Amino acid sequence: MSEQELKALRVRIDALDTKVLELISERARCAQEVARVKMASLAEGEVPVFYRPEREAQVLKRVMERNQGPLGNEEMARLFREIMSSCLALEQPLKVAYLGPEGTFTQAAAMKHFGHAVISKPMAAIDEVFREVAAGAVNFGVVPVENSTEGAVNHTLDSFLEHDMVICGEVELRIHHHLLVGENTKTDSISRIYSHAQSLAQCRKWLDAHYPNVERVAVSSNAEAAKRVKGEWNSAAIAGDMAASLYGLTRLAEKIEDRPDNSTRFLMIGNQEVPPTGDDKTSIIVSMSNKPGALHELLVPFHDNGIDLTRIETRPSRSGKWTYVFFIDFVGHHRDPLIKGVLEKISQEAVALKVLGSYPKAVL
Ligand SMILES: C=C(O[C@@H]1C=C(C(=O)O)C=C[C@H]1O)C(=O)O
Repeated sequence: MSEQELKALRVRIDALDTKVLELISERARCAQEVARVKMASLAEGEVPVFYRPEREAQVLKRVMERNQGPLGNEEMARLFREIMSSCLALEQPLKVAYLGPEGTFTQAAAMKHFGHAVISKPMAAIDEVFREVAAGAVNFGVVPVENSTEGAVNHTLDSFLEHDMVICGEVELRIHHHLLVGENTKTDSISRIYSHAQSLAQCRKWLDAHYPNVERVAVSSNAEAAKRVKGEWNSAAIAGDMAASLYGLTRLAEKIEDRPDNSTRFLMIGNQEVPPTGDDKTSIIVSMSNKPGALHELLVPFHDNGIDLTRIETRPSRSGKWTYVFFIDFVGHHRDPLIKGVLEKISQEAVALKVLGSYPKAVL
């Protein structure tokens, strides 16, 4: 390509950037107007709701439907995710608590869902994320709920039994683990590998094959593992990209998770009910009396109405020995007439039924 051609193309890109800039600014002014309208239409004593997850899901879906390339749908939606995040911050900067410390996959999930224009607050434990939301110190919390290799995150499920919380969104993240070392690490003398217990479990076969005799040390998070390695010469950590760049570690081996599709699902928790988008999921907790056929009775209404169950999990109820609660996720919104009917039917048979929330299916 000649210098001349290159120059002409750069002139075109500059002109396009000017247009993109103007359009983004116009969009941001529109969002400010939306905020003004939301404030003006408040009834007395009503609190304004700036963040509208159902609307954001629609915006992203529309972008993906209309996108004609060459950028892929996910890439394009990611860009719009950030534009929306900045527009919303003009209306109200969201405060989001997540399972920390900085550099965890939960932080990456929070950024994927809310974008980067939020004030984020790392918490030391899942229960603390719930408490921070309950206390009103933040607008939303982000917690892991299940991993495709290792199953349920029990701390999260149990926290739902103790707190009244509304689920207002979900996000899925592909989890890639790397073996990380610091600049002082002697790579042929590694005698200890730090990581979170879940991550060690997700890389069990790889570790058995490559480091069978090395001590595996479970610590409170992958980010904590990365932090420890920084100051030691004989240890390595298993953690993801965010922790690697945060602590300046290098990858001795990449993508060492046993299953290539290893993914974790995270939930956004808050106090705000989300209206239907037409493509939603609902999470409920149900306890049944301890009698034969109770689980069958619980599932029949879903089957009879052709409702797609996406997940069922059992946990001890904590209110009696050998009694259980069921966590159930299914497709649909609790305001849909069909779902309403099913929930009424279940509540006739159940000891207790709690709707944890209906929320848009993950778009990204
Ligand atoms: C602009 C609005 O407020 C927020 C910002 C949005 C956006 O930038 O598109 C979408 C939903 C809300 O979270 C709105 O409610 O439409």
